[in-house]
Amino acid sequence: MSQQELFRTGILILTSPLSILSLRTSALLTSITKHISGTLYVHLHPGLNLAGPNGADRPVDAVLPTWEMSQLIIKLYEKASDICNHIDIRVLLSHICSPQMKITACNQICSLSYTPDVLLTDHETQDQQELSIVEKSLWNYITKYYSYPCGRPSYVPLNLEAGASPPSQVEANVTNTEQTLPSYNDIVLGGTFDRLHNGHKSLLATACLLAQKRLLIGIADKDLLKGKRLFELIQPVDKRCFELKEFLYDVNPNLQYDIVPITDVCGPSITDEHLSCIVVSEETRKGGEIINTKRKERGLSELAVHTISLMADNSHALHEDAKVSSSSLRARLLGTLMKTPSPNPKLPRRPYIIGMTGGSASGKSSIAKRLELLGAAHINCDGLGHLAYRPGTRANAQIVQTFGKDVLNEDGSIDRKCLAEKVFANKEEMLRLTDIIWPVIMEMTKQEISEHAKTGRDVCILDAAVLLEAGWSDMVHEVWVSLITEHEAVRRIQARDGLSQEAARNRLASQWSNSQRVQQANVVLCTEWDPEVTQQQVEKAWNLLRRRMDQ
Ligand SMILES: CC(=O)SCCNC(=O)CCNC(=O)[C@H](O)C(C)(C)COP(=O)(O)OP(=O)(O)OC[C@H]1O[C@@H](n2cnc3c(N)ncnc32)[C@H](O)[C@@H]1OP(=O)(O)O
Repeated sequence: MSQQELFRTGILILTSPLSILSLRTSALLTSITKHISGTLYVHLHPGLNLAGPNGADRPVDAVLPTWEMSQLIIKLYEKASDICNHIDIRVLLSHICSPQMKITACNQICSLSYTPDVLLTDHETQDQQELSIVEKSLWNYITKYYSYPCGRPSYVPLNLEAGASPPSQVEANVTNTEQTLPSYNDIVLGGTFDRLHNGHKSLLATACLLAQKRLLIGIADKDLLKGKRLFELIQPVDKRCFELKEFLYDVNPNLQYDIVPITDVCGPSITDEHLSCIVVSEETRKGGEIINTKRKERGLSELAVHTISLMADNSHALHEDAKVSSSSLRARLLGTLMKTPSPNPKLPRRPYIIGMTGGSASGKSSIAKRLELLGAAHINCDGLGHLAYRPGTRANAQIVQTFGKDVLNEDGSIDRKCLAEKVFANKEEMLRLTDIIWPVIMEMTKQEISEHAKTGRDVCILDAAVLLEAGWSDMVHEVWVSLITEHEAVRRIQARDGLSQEAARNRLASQWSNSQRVQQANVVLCTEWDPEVTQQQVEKAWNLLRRRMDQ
């Protein structure tokens, strides 16, 4: 099936017994990639007979939240990370509930955020006649759980033979426990929930299966984000809350969700007296113990700690985490187009100008040089500034007039080290300097661009440290930003320029923060890791740029 024939959203009704489903997870997901490109809802109803005489009727029994069921759900998310990470999988849980909740919750008809365009099932049919019975049963069954505003979608029976992988050793090792999971009225959990991935979904699904009434979710914000890798690329808290809510209301709208931004690790978990359980991952188990100690100190009941394993990322790069993680997802965004550039009618179409900017020692010039090797013209604005300081130039005279003769070398050129000491620690002095020198550098830059235009160069990299601070973004088609952590920037400045830690910090403080730059960036790159990793990002960014320039 070609790319065009894929359905955007589908709902997969799984009817085989749990032990069989567990063996078939990989085959099912492999088959799904041939049909779905966007969102896949999975509705589990082991044992449902779609071809039987009562196939169309909604069965009386609810599906129970057993340990085996929860393991299967986690496995589905885990295998999806390996097999179809591009598909947004949502295992539906509103019908999987304890007998106490069955009457109130399971009889509701739920609205899904995305209406499925296709119904899929693992139910294998013998012939055409059975196929049409199953199709009808499936439609009757599913409309008893989910509202369907757009009428009956297509039906595609899954062919598990084609592309099915044999069960692995791990898959065959099914835990055969039919015991029901414990249940709690009010459950708490926390996380950053940046770019919701299958590890998050497993944690949330487990909490939903354990919860009778309410999930309280702390979503990390502000200072809690600071130590995280590439924290500047973390989605705004409102967006993270929105995506979390959308996912949760899709998977089980019958629970109450209280989602609150938190700025310390405990959040409301140490003040809410109604809570009875905390769901953690292996990594945050310690946090659960700290919360219990603090609750005890405050005279609150201890929480049951339910731990789920970390999900391995089997295709992670060397500089990425071994677990499925948001920081790896952020790292994969480096070099891609993160924000579509707005058209600037005042700029000629060619040469296409990339404004390459970033904090001191962030590696922007090394990126610019790598882009030069790939075919771009490199305009070094720092270098142009240095040329503008030569003896006999207008800028040289103005600088002496403003800063005095002590900024001159014996040969009449500007002593940049002396000037740097004056301006990097003092905003007003820096402003006096840039008022003189930026217009001169801008003229020289325009001159260089027009020379490249004459020779037919179609991409120019404007390597400018303070492009955004100077308000030069309308001189470029796109802004690319290079990032490194402040700690690494200080280390590099000290090692390269022989400055004290204080002087290095002053220099960084005279520039915008990484977060400010990222807000205006179309493309972000990071030189924190090995040179080969930088090279890969640069090549990715360049190839994608060439592709969009050709459109
Ligand atoms: C709009 C633009 O980006 S134009 C290019 C930037 N140049 C300017 O803004 C002109 C004002 N600056 C200067 O003239 C010089 O930087 C001086 C005289 C202050 C110091 O000169 P030098 O000691 O030779 O240092 P150099 O020019 O290499 O700059 C040191 C670092 O500070 C950065 N820097 C330069 N100007 C500024 C500024 N106005 N504000 C903050 N940082 C700056 C440089 O990009 C460089 O970063 P890097 O570590 O990533 O290479």
